[in-house]
Amino acid sequence: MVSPAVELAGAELRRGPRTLWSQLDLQITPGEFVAVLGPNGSGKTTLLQVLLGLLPLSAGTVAVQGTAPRRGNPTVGYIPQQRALDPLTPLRGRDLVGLGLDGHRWGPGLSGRARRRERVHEALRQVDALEYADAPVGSLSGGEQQRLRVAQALVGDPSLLLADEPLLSLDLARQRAVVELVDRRRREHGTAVVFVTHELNPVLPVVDRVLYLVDGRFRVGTPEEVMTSENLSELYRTEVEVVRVRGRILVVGAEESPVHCVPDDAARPAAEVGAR
Ligand SMILES: Nc1ncnc2c1ncn2[C@@H]1O[C@H](COP(=O)(O)OP(=O)(O)OP(=O)(O)O)[C@@H](O)[C@H]1O
Repeated sequence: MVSPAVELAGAELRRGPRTLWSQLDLQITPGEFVAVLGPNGSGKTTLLQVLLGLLPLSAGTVAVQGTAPRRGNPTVGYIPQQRALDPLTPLRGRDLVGLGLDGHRWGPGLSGRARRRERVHEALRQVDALEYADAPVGSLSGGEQQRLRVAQALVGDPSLLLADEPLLSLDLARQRAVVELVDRRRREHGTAVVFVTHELNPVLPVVDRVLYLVDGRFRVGTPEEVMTSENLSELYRTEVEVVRVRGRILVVGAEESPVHCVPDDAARPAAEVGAR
C-alpha cells in the first residue's frame, strides 16, 4: 500500500501564547494538490516548517511519506517564501537551481555530471529562465528569482512539493505557467502539492482541496465545500460573502481574506476582482 504523502493526526502547533491550529487531521495522497489559504499570521508557513522537519508539533502526529519529517529530505521540494537575494550572492541562476539536486545521486563521473547539467537545463527551460541562467542571481528581478526557486524545487523530481506563495512577483502569464507546470508534474509524476497562496483564483482550476486557516480555526475540503459564505463567516467570526463570478471566487467582507475585495476593486468590473 502506498503511504500518504502527508498525514497529520490531531496536529497542534502553539507559538508562544497562541495556538495556530489544533486537532488538525489531514491526509494528502500522492498527486493531490492542496491549497493552503488564510490571513497573515494564521500559520501557513508554520505548517510547511512542520512538514520540512524544522519545527516539532506541540501535539498530535505528522508523517511525510510514512515517516517522521526530516530536514534535507531529497524527496521533498520546497519553494520558500520570497525574500530578495543579496545583490552580492556569488551564484548564477544555473548554480542556484543545481543546489536543488542531491549531488551523490548522480555520481562523480562524467556521465553523472552531464546528466546533472541536463537536468538543470531542463528545469531552467521549464520556468523559462534559460535566458538569464548565467547572470548573477542578485542582479535579477524578484519574478526572475522566483522562477529560479521554482526550478530549484522541481529539479530533484520531488514526491512532495511544498510551495510558500510561489506566485508572488509573477505576472499573470508567468503565474499561469507555474501553475500549469506544477499541475503537470503532479499528474505525470504523482507529486503531492501543498501550495500556500493568498490568491486562490490562479490555482482554482487545478486544486483538489483547500485548507483554510483563520485564527486557530480551519476548514478542509474541496473549494466548493470550503468556500461558502457560511463557512468563511464562521471562520472569520464576521459576516463574509462568497460570490462566484465567471469561474472565479470572490470573498467580500473579510478584510484579511486572501481573496478579499479591497475598496479599489469595487470600481473594477466584477470579473477582474481577485484577479491579482
Ligand atoms: N519563531 C517564532 N516564535 C514565535 N512565534 C512565531 C515564530 N515564527 C512565527 N511566529 C508566529 O507564528 C504565527 C504564524 O506565522 P506564519 O509565518 O506561519 O504565518 P502565515 O500564515 O504564513 O502568514 P503570512 O501570510 O503573513 O506569511 C505568526 O503570528 C508569527 O508571528
